[in-house]
Amino acid sequence: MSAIDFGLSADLFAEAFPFHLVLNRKLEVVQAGRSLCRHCPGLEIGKSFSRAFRIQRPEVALDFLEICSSTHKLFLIGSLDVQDLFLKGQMMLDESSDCLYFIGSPWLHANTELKQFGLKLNDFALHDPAADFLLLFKSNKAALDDTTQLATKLREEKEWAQVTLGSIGDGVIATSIEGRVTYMNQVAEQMVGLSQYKAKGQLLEQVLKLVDEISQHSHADFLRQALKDKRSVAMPSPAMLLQTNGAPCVIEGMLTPIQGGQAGTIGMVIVFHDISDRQHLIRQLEFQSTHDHLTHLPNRLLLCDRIVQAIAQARRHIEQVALLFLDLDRFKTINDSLGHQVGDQLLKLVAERLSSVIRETDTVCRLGGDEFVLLVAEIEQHEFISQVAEKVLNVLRAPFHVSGYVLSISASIGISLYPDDAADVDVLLKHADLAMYQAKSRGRNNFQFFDATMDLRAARRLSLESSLRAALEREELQLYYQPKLDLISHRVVGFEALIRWHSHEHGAVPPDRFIPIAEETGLIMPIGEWVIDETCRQIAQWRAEGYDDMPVAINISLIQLTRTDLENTLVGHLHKHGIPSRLIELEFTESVLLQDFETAMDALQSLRRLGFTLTIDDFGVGYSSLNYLNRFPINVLKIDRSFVTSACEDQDAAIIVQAVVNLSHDLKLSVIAEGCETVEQLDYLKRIACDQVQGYLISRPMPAADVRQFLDSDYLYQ
Ligand SMILES: Nc1nc2c(ncn2[C@@H]2O[C@H](COP(=O)(O)O[C@H]3[C@@H](O)[C@H](n4cnc5c(=O)[nH]c(N)nc54)O[C@@H]3COP(=O)(O)O)[C@@H](O)[C@H]2O)c(=O)[nH]1
Repeated sequence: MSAIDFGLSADLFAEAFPFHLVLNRKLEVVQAGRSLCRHCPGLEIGKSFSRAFRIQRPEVALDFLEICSSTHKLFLIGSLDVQDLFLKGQMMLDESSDCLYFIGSPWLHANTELKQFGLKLNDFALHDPAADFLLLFKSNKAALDDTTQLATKLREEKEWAQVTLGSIGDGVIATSIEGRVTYMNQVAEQMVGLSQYKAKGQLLEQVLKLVDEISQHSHADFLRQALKDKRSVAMPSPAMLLQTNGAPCVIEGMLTPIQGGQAGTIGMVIVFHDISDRQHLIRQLEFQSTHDHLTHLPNRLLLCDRIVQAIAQARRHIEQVALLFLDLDRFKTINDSLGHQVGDQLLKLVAERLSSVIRETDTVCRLGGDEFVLLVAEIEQHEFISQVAEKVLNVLRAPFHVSGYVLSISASIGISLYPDDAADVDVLLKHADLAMYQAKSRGRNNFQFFDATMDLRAARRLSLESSLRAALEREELQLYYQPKLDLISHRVVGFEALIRWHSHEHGAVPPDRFIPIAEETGLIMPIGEWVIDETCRQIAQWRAEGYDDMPVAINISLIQLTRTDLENTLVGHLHKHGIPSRLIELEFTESVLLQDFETAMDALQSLRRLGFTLTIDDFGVGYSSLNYLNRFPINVLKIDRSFVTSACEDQDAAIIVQAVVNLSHDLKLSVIAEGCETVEQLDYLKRIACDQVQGYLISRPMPAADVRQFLDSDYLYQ
């Protein structure tokens, strides 16, 4: 008994603590106070402690080491034999005997209870004031330590919670079970615009004023229900928080019940944060992905969505839906000649005008480039669609003022209808697009309704396009040559190279059909270059074979002139085949030159400097403008076939042809007439002093092999 050294002898110890117990490692009772032995019959020396007692407090397992770790705690031990007899005291380890000492006394509330347990005062400690004090002091100190530790722990936990709640970015509000605010952190104070002091005791819905972001309906019912349900629930999303002293913000958050042990749910904690920025960003991204960045009109994605909705509604109400596919006429010319900025400004103004003619229920969308689509829904009468199309053409008629320029523009519109033309969004769009092409080919600035024959044409066209892509590689292209006859010498003075396509799939396809497709798809660039190369090669071959030098004319498309480095391409092929530039004539139609005047002018000037002969082809159709004749650096004017054909039948046409020849001569231009098929035409052309002639009368276009024979026959037409 050395570690528990109270300075008492063993006898005196037994006398001093009549309720003590000594337990070995196995928790067997090795010694017990005499009063304890007397009052607890189940207690036997050498038997297990658990046969007679159970430890009420602290909550420790019946394990020697675990009890050892709680020796600083106040122990409450209940007797299994005597009901309501509890001993309070402390467990102490005596290291020398490796035993646990329980030093305690019965837990009584009043002296009267002594009798009930058959106890007498002298059952208690020897009235040694020092030992009593020591015991009292020790056990009280242990209890005090316990309480202090608990209080410190609680204070620390509270502080930790305060600091944590104060420093997190989320707003936190706690409520009682009745839904009255009991706590708010600083973030919550700022977000709701109320101090914790003012908010405490108020109902949650009075402090956290939540409304639906779109309908602005109050979410108070939701909050009340959440409190009632006592389960974790997310706030309706996105909810808008109305602040007492600031702009509303959009929040998201959770409501979670606070569990109070046996007491069950004692309140709710609401954690929320501001997602206004995120929401704003989401909206922005949403807008960007569904709208055109330049005009801010809906884009194809949103349009398709709206078409689906419009069709669904039309199906319910037995109405029609119309798609007006609109393409600006010659927008590219403005864009290329005045620059993209002017083009962009113009598109914005067009967007504004288009938006001004539609109803609120309709949609104007920009598909990209100069293509717009108008979705007109809820149509009961067919005439209404034509009226809208007319309105659109009209609204674009007034000139646009952009960056100091006054620009006139028109549009071609194709119209498809649900349910007549299709019930599917893509097909409806495709049909409107086809109809738009029809409008373009009918002279622009008009509208056309889709009809089924257009679809067939489109399919054929698509098939031609894919075959054309392979034509060069498969060597399906060939040049034919049509002679040009000089009307003074009556000799062939040159040829025009005309392309021919013998398609594997489609047979002989005339250039009128495939050149426009090649121009639209850009295939004209490789095809045009092939024409240049093949012409140069052929000229070189004829020269090598000893024929007189014969200039050959090549037809040049707009894209070749404006989008390729035509000069260098030509010069490169001249070098490759070793022929001079004077043997190449270049033919441009009026439309090619006028669509992009400045670029065309620059290109023509450098081509002229390089020594090429430049011809205006098909003069008389299209613009028929004499104004530019003296401005372009051209050498030859070719009168269109239609004038030649009608000159002999129509007096007016004859006068015009005569005037054109005279004017050209005044301007020092040579004149050639194409499409001469009859002797009358030829005589007439000679009479009016036309310089050269080309046409079936002289010869149809022929392959290179036939040209030799033609030249060998020393053709001379009198
Ligand atoms: N960019 C390119 N365009 C080309 C090229 N090759 C031809 N074309 C253009 O295609 C159009 C049609 O050409 P084509 O079918 O060859 O018709 C030409 C002649 O065959 C035809 N012609 C000639 N004489 C007569 C005639 O007496 N009667 C009659 N009915 N037709 C006749 O006229 C066309 C000549 O066209 P052009 O001199 O160019 O105006 C046509 O627009 C070609 O330009 C090419 O390589 N590149």
